[in-house]
Amino acid sequence: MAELLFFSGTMDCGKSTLALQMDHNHKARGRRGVLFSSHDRAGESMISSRLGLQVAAVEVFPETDFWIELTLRQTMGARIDYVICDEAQFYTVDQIDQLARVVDEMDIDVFGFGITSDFRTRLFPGSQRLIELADRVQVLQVEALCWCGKRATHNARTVDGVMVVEGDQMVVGDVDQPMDDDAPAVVRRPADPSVGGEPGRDPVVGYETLCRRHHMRRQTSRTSPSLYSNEDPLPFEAEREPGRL
Ligand SMILES: Nc1ncnc2c1ncn2[C@@H]1O[C@H](COP(=O)(O)OP(=O)(O)O)[C@@H](O)[C@H]1O
Ligand SMILES: Cc1cn([C@H]2C[C@H](O)[C@@H](COP(=O)(O)O)O2)c(=O)[nH]c1=O
Repeated sequence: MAELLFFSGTMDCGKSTLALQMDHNHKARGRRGVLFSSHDRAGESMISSRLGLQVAAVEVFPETDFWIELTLRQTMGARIDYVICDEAQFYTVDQIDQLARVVDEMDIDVFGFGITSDFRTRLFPGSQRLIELADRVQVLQVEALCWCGKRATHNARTVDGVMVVEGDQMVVGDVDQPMDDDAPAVVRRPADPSVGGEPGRDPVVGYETLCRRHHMRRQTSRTSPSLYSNEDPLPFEAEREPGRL
C-alpha cells in the first residue's frame, strides 16, 4: 500500500540530498517517479542539494493541481510509482490534500521534504497539513547544529546580519557560512520593505539554524560570545547547565 511520508527538519539538515538519494534508490530498482519542487534556491524547476547534486524537477505553482497533473501523465501512458516533493513547506494546504488523495486513490507513494517552521517558529501551512495527514513524519538524522553545539531545532532569519522576527513568511535564501569570514553566503534580494534592512539599499537576507534557547534569546553566531574567533575548541561546554552532562 502506498504511503504519504514527510521528511522534515531545519534548513541545511540534508532534506534535498535525501530526496535525491531516495529517487536514485527507487529508480535503481526499476520504479518510476516524478520530482517536484517549489522555489529551490538554485532556481526554478530543480532540486538542488548543498552536496552538489542538482536534478530537474517540475516546478509547483500555487495553481498546480497534483491530482490533475498526475492523472494527465498517466493518461499519456506514464507509469508513476512514487512522487518526490521537495520544499513542501511552500505547497498549499489544498495541494497537500491532493497528494494524500494521490496516495490513497492512485496508490502512488508520496515522499515530501520540507522545513516545518518559519523564522518566527510558526508552522508553514503546507508542513502543518503534512504533519496532519502523513502516514509517518520522519525527522532527519543528520542534525544541523546551533553555534553552541546543540542540535539546531529552529531557523532564524537575518537581515543585514541582524536576526529578525517580522517579515514575509516566504523569502528564498540560504544559510550563512559562519566559518568563512570572506564569503557573503547570503542571497541578495531586490529592496522589499516587508523584509527590512536599511532604507535605500538592498537588504541582505540570510538564515541560521539555532537551538530553541538561542532562537528565543535571538542570539545568532554573530551576537554570541564569539565561537569562531576563539582558538579554544571547548565553547560548547560553556552553554551547558552546571551539573548536567
Ligand atoms: N562541503 C560539504 N561537505 C560535506 N557535507 C556538506 C558540505 N556542504 C553541505 N554538506 C551537507 O549537506 C547538508 C545540507 O544538505 P541539503 O540537502 O542541501 O540540505 P536541506 O535540503 O535540508 O537544506 C549539510 O547539513 C551537510 O551535512
Ligand atoms: C526559515 C525560512 C526559510 N525560508 C526559505 C529559505 C529557503 O529558500 C527555503 C528552505 O530551504 P532548505 O532547502 O530547507 O534550506 O525556505 C522561508 O522562505 N521562510 C522562512 O521562514
